[in-house]
Amino acid sequence: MTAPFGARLAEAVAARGSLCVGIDPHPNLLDAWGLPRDAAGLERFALTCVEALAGEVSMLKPQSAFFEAYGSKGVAVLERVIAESQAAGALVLLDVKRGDIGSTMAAYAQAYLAEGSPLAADAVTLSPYLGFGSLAPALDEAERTGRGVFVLALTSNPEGASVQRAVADGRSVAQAVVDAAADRNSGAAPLGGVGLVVGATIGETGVDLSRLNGPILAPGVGAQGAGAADLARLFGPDPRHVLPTSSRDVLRHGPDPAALRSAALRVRDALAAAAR
Ligand SMILES: O=C(O)c1cc(=O)[nH]c(=O)n1[C@@H]1O[C@H](COP(=O)(O)O)[C@@H](O)[C@H]1O
Repeated sequence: MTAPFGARLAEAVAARGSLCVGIDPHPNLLDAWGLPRDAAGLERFALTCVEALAGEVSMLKPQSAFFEAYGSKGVAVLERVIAESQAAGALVLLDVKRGDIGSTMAAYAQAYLAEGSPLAADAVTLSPYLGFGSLAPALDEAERTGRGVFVLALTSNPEGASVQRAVADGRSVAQAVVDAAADRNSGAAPLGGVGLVVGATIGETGVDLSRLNGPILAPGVGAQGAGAADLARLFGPDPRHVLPTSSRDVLRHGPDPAALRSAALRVRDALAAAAR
């Protein structure tokens, strides 16, 4: 029986730090690395990231769209990225941002969270904007298999606020997402498996995260302009369960695996030092 995701994540962060590195094979990064914009280039790029990083950071976050762009060959590379990252000791958060009616959500849960599925990761990103309750099949499957989810609450892009900060029944939509996640995590120790995404770029959260009892993924570090000061302002003096995540700002240091690795460790250690 696999340990619950919250426990596995807490252990990984204690051993390897809280930085999550995104594997986002943008076509212009393939160019910069001297690789062709095809499935072979994608494979070289992604597996170099795994070789450089999977033995060092607590979590890797492949962005599915950049793999899907190459069709079945790209998805096959994604399967290898998941398996080889896990074999090297990293947790894998598959960034797919899924959200659908409950019956279809059950199929997504089978694809990404069920034992034995070729694309099963340690966690996935989910969008709650068909209603948090529609995510239940994925949350249930994740709980059953010791996996996690990260639900979009306050995204790092400027367009997100118009939906997420809208107020209904006296609280913002984002606060309703936070509260629903907190209810699912209630009583879990050391940490529940229902995480949230809160962009590091958003200025102020405007929500009460104190009851969450789950991890927070904080994208927007580096290429989108956020840094240690933003993390401190948003999450306060005890950011234990906050996982900053950065993609392009680390990946631009490739293709040399050693340079890529030292860039990731530099970002990780600088953020950790600033949080102390
Ligand atoms: O869920 C995410 O990972 C995510 C949520 C969000 O609010 N903002 C956001 O940028 N992301 C993802 O995080 C990564 C950010 O990449 P960089 O801007 O290159 O660090 C991309 O893969 C985005 O899809």
